[in-house]
Formats: sequence, structure tokens, C-alpha cells
Amino acid sequence: MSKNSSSFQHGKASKTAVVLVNLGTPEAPTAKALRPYLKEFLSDTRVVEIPRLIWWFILNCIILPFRSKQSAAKYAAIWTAEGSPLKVHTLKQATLLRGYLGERGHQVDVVAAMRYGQPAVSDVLNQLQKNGCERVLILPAYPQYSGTTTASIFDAVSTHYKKIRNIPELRFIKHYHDHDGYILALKNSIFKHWEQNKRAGHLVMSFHGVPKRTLLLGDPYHCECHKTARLLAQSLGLKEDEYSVTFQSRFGKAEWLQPYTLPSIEALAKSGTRRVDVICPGFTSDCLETLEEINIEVRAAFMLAGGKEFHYIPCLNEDALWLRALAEITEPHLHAWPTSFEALRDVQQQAAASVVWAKKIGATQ
Ligand SMILES: C=CC1=C(C)c2cc3[nH]c(cc4nc(cc5[nH]c(cc1n2)c(C)c5CCC(=O)O)C(CCC(=O)O)=C4C)c(C)c3C=C
Ligand SMILES: [Fe+2]
Ligand SMILES: [Fe+2]
Repeated sequence: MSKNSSSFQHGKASKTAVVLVNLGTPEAPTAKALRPYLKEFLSDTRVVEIPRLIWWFILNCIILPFRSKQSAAKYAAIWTAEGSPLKVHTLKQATLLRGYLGERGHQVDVVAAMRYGQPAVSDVLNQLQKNGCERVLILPAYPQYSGTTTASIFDAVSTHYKKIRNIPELRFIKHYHDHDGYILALKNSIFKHWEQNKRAGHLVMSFHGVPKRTLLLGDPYHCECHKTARLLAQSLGLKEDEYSVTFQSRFGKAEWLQPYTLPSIEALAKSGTRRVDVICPGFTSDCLETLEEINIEVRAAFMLAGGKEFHYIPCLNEDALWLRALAEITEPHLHAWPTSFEALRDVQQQAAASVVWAKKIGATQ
């Protein structure tokens, strides 16, 4: 534990912050930048559960040298002037969420952090502490809970606070896969797409995959993806044969959740489906997995298999209904914390009183 980690000061009014944590992304679309990012990501025991010694060898001798180059080329295809789409969207969402919570009467700081890469969870939490933040609400950017993602954020947060003497009050949002506002924002984005492009024959809802073993060991991710899909299909009035739920981004040789997105979409084309619309409801920001894997690779496979029209429906990103939903998701977790104007005035008055009292009892800080 750090010997002098306390940021406590008499007379400093304590603050509340929401930390929107997303997966993370490399600093540049180059093999050099991919290597440390992939190393950090793929060394996480929540992500890869293979025994450490064997995995150390596979990761360092096979995966990092080859995948860093391959993935860099894919990132280069989606990189923007502002940077990696995932980071750009997540940072904007944090800024906007602060405004949406402000409109609902909450004076809270909202910052973005990344589980892997920058801005690192630990750096962000340190900075909040320096700013006098005494209450922290962690909001993972994943609607569906998975041990591989959500729990890994929890690990990063608890590892950080292991070194800290004076820890803040902490809260953690587990999931919001069935939240009405989230489903409504998805429904609205599909309706908008259909308004502009007419309605499609078949809607594919593609979620990031995880190893099938995690489902058998009790990870609720698979069920949460299916619940999101069912609620979304109900809200759109879709019949069972008008949509599919698939899983993408398989990594390695083991079986992952099925059906896989690419072969499913190829099969649709081969069986005569002329047009597919694809949405990725588990991704709240566009990223490599949506812009490259779906909108470039899967699109090409569909067309090659005889499909005629491939429509990718973007992630929620900075959509207004989505940000309203995020504020609604966050708000109940702020309950009983002093975030309103009146409550903050009380906190400031108490802080001022504590200075007077500290002088009386001879406290130094
Ligand atoms: C190795 C196993 C992986 C598991 C398990 C996994 C789960 C998982 N991932 C996301 C969301 C994202 N993953 C992204 C990229 C990405 N994912 C893996 C591997 C696993 N993911 C790798 C190696 C990569 C890096 C790129 C590559 O080399 O393929 C991204 C995109 C990041 C970006 O910068 O744009 C997201 C988002 C979820 C939701 C999930 C489990 C539910
Ligand atoms: Fe992933
Ligand atoms: Fe299930």
C-alpha cells in the first residue's frame, strides 16, 4: 500500500464522479502500438483462461508477433483523423452524459477510462482522488454482463484501490441489457435506418462472442444477449424468422458461442436472402469489431455469397436517446449521494465547519 495516498483535507467539499469504462484501444494503428495493447489485453486472466505458462509461450512467441501486424492493418482501415473510433465515441459519451445528468439535477463529474490502454483506469481514479472525489460510480460500457469484460473492469478498480489508504465510496453497475431506454434507443436507430433505406428482409443482431466454456461455467452473457435481442425484436414487432442472433469475433481454435456471424450471413445469401441489415447491440461505440469485421469483412462475404444489399446500422455512439438512457441507467445508482444543488450546498457548509473544528482540535491537514 502506498504510504501517503490520502488526499484528505479538512474543508474540502467531497465530490462525486461517474467513470464510463470501455474496453480500450491501441494508441495508433501500427504494429508497434498494437503489441503493448494486445499484450495487456491478452494477459488478462479474465479474457484468456489457458494455464499461464502455456499461454505465456503462445502469446509471446506466436500471437504478438503475427497478430500485432494483422490487427494494425485492420485498425488502419477504420482509424479517423480524431483517432480510434472506440475512444473518440467513449470520450464524447462521457462529456455528453455529464450534461444529461446535469439536466436531471445531478452535479457529477463524468470521465471516460479504458480497461486496456489509455486513459488507464488507475490513472483516472488517481486523478479523481486528487480532485477531491469521495464517491465513485463505475459504469462499464457493456450492456451485457460477461466475466471476460465487466468483471475485468471490477478487477482493475479493486486492484487500484488495494494500493490506496483512503478509498472513496464505490458503486459498480453490473449490466443494463434489458433497460427500457437502451432497447428504445436501439429500436429508434433501426426505425430511422428503415425510414431512410426502406425495410429489409432480414435483421441480424450480432454480439461479440465468448468461449462456449464460459457459458457452461455459469457466465450469464449468452442469456443476456438473447434477452436484449428478444426485447428488441418484440419492440420492432418482428416475427422469429425475420431476425437472427449471432456471435462474432471468434479468437483461437476453441468453440465459441454459436451461431457465428460470418457463416450465418453467408448462409442467408446462399439461401436467397437478397438484403440483410446488421446491428451490433452489444457494442455501444463503433469500433474495430463493427466497422472492420462487420462492415468490411462480413459485408464482403455476404456479397461474394450472392447477397445484393448489405446494410450496417451504426452503434448508438452519441445518439440522443442513448445518452438519455445512459443517464436513466446511471441515476438510480447515485441514490442517496449528495449530487443535487441543495445537497452540495450542505456538503460545502459541513466542509467549512470542519475547518473550524480541525483548528480547535489541532488537526494538521
Ligand atoms: C481473446 C479473447 C477475447 C474475448 C473473450 C473477448 C471478449 C469481448 N470483447 C469485447 C469487445 C471488444 N473486443 C475488441 C477487440 C478485441 N477482442 C479480442 C479478443 C477477445 N475479446 C481482441 C484480441 C481484440 C483486439 C483486436 C484484434 O486483434 O482482434 C473490441 C474493439 C476494440 C477497438 O479498439 O476498437 C471491442 C469493443 C466484448 C464485448 C467481449 C465479451 C463479451
Ligand atoms: Fe473482444
Ligand atoms: Fe443462454
